[in-house]
Amino acid sequence: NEVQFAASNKLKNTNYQNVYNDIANVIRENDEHDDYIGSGPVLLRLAWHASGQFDSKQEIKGGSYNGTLRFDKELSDPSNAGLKYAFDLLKPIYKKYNHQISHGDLFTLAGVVAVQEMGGPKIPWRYGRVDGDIETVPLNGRLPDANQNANYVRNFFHRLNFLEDKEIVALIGAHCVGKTHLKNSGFEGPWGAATNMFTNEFFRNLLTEKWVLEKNEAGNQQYNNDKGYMMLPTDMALVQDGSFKKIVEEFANDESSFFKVFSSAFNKLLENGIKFEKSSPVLYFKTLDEQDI
Ligand code: HEM
Ligand SMILES: CC(=O)Cn1cnc2ccccc21
Repeated sequence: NEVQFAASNKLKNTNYQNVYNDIANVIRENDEHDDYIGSGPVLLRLAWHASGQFDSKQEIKGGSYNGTLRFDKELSDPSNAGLKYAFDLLKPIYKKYNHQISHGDLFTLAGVVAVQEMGGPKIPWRYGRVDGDIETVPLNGRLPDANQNANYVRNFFHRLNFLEDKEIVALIGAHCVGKTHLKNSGFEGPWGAATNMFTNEFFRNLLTEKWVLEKNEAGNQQYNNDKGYMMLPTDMALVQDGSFKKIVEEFANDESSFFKVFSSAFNKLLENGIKFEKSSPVLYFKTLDEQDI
């Protein structure tokens, strides 16, 4: 299938740490967002939604290359409700670099910054995505439905070329940060229990908390516990399926194993469908803390 060739870019490698730092500072400056959960989780979701509409079998393949989430046509997909806030956070940074960075590179880099600044693993990242025009916007409706079971989840990620269960389980482990919002997705919670620290807590909670399936105010079924935590049906699918559950147990017991698999799976998600030039360097970024900023 036709792949996109990543072009070389004007910014030199060193400058990308500056872009990283600018995004990290935006997260620090907007720490009051969503009752002080902060802006990390919603920027991580932006990067995932900018990449997760990839489908190699379609004429318009999607994926992060063309930066199409910048168009209202895609941003107005009901699956993307709430992400305009995240895009607006990045607009001043896009302007500052004055076309030296593409939207695809900016959206995916923002996901790397969010994970690392919330204490998650280092994510390798490459630049070179080039903005496509509105003709390259993929059809709405390619992102996953939360009201589904384990087979749906497995088939969904097979479309994104994630054929190993451990990659699938690791990626959904990003639900360790942030929360659901009734007005965005028809799911609500957690009340006060949401975190902005990237850990294996999501997997531990799946195994240790007592979950009760309840219909929420929007009429959707979700799992709630007595501490105000919640799980989506697709979250719970990870302990309802034998193979997924074994991996949940591994990640719950060994956070470094979760981090290792998440790092490579998230990089793969952000690069789906893109053939980078041999000369494209793989960049690793220091966190603000590591730079004593
Ligand atoms: C089966 C696959 C998935 C489904 C059905 C799903 C569904 C959802 C839903 C319904 C929400 C709530 C959105 C809102 O109401 O604001 C959400 C939030 C979130 N998702 Fe997922 N998701 C999936 C996979 C992923 C993946 C692969 C990632 C990243 C690698 C991710 C990262 C996030 C984050 C960080 C949030 C919190 C956003 C916030 O706090 O504003 N999700 N997801
Ligand atoms: C604490 C809590 O409810 C974590 N959590 C559980 N499922 C989630 C889905 C999206 C965002 C956060 C999610």
